[in-house]
Amino acid sequence: MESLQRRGGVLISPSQAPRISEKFGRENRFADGNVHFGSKLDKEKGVNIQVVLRCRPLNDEEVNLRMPAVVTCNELRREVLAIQNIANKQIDKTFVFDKVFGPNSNQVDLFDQCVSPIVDEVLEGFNCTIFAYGQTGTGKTYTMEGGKKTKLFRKNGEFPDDAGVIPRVVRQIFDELEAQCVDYVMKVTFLEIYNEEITDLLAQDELKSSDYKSKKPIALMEDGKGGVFVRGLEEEIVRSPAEIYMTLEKCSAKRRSAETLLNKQSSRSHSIFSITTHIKEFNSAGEEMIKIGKLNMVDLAGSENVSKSGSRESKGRGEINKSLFTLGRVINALVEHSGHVPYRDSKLTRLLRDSLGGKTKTCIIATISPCIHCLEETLSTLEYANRAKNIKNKPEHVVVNRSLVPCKQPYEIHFTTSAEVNAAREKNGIYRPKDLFLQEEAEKKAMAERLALTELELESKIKQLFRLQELHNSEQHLSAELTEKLDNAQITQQLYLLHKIVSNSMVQQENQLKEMEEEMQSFANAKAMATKELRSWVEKLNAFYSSGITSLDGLAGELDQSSRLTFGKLYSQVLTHFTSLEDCFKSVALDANKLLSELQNGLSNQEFNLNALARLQREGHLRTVEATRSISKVTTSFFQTFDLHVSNLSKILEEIQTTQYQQLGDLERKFEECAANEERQVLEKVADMLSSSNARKKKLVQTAVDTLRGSTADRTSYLQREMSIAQDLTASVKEQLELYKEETERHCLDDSTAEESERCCLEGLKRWNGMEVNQLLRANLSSAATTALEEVDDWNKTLHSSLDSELLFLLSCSN
Ligand SMILES: Nc1ncnc2c1ncn2[C@@H]1O[C@H](COP(=O)(O)OP(=O)(O)OP(=O)(O)O)[C@@H](O)[C@H]1O
Repeated sequence: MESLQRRGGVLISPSQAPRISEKFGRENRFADGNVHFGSKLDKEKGVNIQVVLRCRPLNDEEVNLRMPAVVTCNELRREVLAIQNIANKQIDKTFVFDKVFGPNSNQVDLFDQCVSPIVDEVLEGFNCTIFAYGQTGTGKTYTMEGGKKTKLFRKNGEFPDDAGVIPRVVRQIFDELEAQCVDYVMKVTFLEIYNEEITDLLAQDELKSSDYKSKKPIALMEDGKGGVFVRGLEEEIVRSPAEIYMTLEKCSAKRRSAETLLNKQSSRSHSIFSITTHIKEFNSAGEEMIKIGKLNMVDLAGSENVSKSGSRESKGRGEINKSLFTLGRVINALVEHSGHVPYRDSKLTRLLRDSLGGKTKTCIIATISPCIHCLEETLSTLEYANRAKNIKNKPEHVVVNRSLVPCKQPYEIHFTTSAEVNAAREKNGIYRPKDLFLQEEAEKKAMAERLALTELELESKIKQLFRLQELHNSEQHLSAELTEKLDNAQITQQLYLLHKIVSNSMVQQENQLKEMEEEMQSFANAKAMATKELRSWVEKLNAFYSSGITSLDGLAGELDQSSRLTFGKLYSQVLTHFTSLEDCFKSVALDANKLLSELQNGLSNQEFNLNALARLQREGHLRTVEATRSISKVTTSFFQTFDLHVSNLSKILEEIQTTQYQQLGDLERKFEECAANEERQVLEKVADMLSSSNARKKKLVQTAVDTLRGSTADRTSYLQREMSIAQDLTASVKEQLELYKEETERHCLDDSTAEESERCCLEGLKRWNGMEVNQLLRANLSSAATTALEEVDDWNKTLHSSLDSELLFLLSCSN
């Protein structure tokens, strides 16, 4: 049954976990293609340190001052060209590196191309180191940590574009581990070397100027395997990128306050940020293994602090760059293969010994400025980096770790029986449970610290012993002198007493000395015991490591053998393929030749045809040219004649126009004269006609008036007659009406009287009706009279109007 591993709620089987055996034979990450450090052969030959060059852009000040750039980067050819002017002669120097990043390169490109593959190596169990080397202000910190935006960055996941190597490494490690769903522990350390003193930037100590200055410097201790460790250096276990960012921020703040408090210059300090990963995985037998990888990210002090010659800088600047200086010497010694490499001469080179000529995979990022005023330092950096290219390391996939370390209480390891048996048989390491492994590590550290303390105490006791020994010697000397004097001068009893006292004191001191010696002995015993314990532990560790290494060697041998076999098979297959390919190529070549000759024949036919066609075309073309020429001649003469005719026509037109203008003037004058004559004659005739017409009209009017007058008189007399008749009629009607009225009144009176009498009889009843009738009658009479009068009036009016119209007509006729 496959054992399952639970992590963050996800169950995965061992088969899903990456296997170490699959990771061998990885290719080198850079384009030079000379590194395959997984193989045994490469392990023996070693691989070159990778050297990358980065040139920053000109800064604002340099641009404002119009300082010229004297460095050109060709990223494609991986070349850097520095232009130097010596005694008015331009001397160009070209350097080639594994990668070149020009002023326009960005952080992502650098990370993706150089750093990301290193992170993959770390996760596969390699130790790797990235150095940033260069003059102050050329972008070491910018490259390693990031620019201004990164400093303001708050752990919200997304990076600003100027984020440097460290935050991107952290994110990649976490992303990859999460994606692989493996159990892992990640630890970080952060230290600073300033003036050959180490400061633990992760330590929780209060930063007070007084304490800080009096603080014991952190010591470097040998680990017994040729390596060193920093005593008491704090390791922080981190579980998320956010935790690391917080840690980094804390460390930066601490560095800044130390700078202020102790008047430090950050450009003169080296910082080393290390990430160690412990990843649990399974081997082919399904057993748990631990892969340990480490990545050191080193931001070095400004390189200008070491003079170009490699000599120590002036005394005034102190020992501050001993580390940088020694780094240069170490590089030189490694490049020149000199017997002695002075790693031990500085803290930095002691700490990073493994990164230079050791088992670590190393990359140096050299930073330069393109500006002319930095040229000297730029050339120095380029030469330094160029030299470093030749250093070879022998990277090892160090931990295929199955710890068979015998552990005492309290670090118990619970082996499974089969695992123990297998481990003993295969000798390929043991499994240590993660928490026990970490506990063990802590214990180892504590023990080393105890040992270091004991060593220090022992040292002070030895010094004390020496002092006592000296005292003892001087007193013995004194006593001898006194004895001599006693013998020689027969001195008094007092002197004898004195001698006795001195002797007593000597005895006392001897006793003290003995006590001290005993104490020392016990210390020495304790040390011996501790040393013995450590030694046995180390021996066992060595045994297990060497067994691991032997098994690795075996594995490598097997791999070698299998690769040889595969190679043999491949070779024979390739040979077979090669022969068949050769035959195939021959037949293809024959076919091709045949085809070629056919093609050539076809082509020569085509050429002949084309030539004939070309000749015909040329002749036709000449004929067309001749025809065109004659047409052009005819056309030219036609246009010349046409021009002549046109000018003649223009002249004729002008003459016609002049003649016409003259004729028109004459015609106008004649017309005016004729019109004037005619006007005069017409006026005379009109006057005659008018006078005769007037006479005629007068005569006519006179006649008409006379006639009218006659008829009017007739009519007037007729009218007068008629009017008198009407007046007479009216008068008679009036008379009749008066009569009728009188008669009616009389009748009324009579009727009134009769009514009066009847009224008396009818008592007023009818009286009312009688009156009404009377009134009605009277109204009838008066309306009849009014109508008659109105008729008369109308008739009179009609008569008058007809008379008026007659008169008017007559008058108009007479006019
Ligand atoms: N490649 C780059 N692109 C843009 N700006 C850069 C680049 N490199 C450096 N700078 C800028 O140049 C300035 C100096 O850079 P930085 O502080 O990283 O130099 P340094 O080499 O670390 O100096 P020191 O040795 O004093 O620590 C900073 O303002 C930084 O933002």
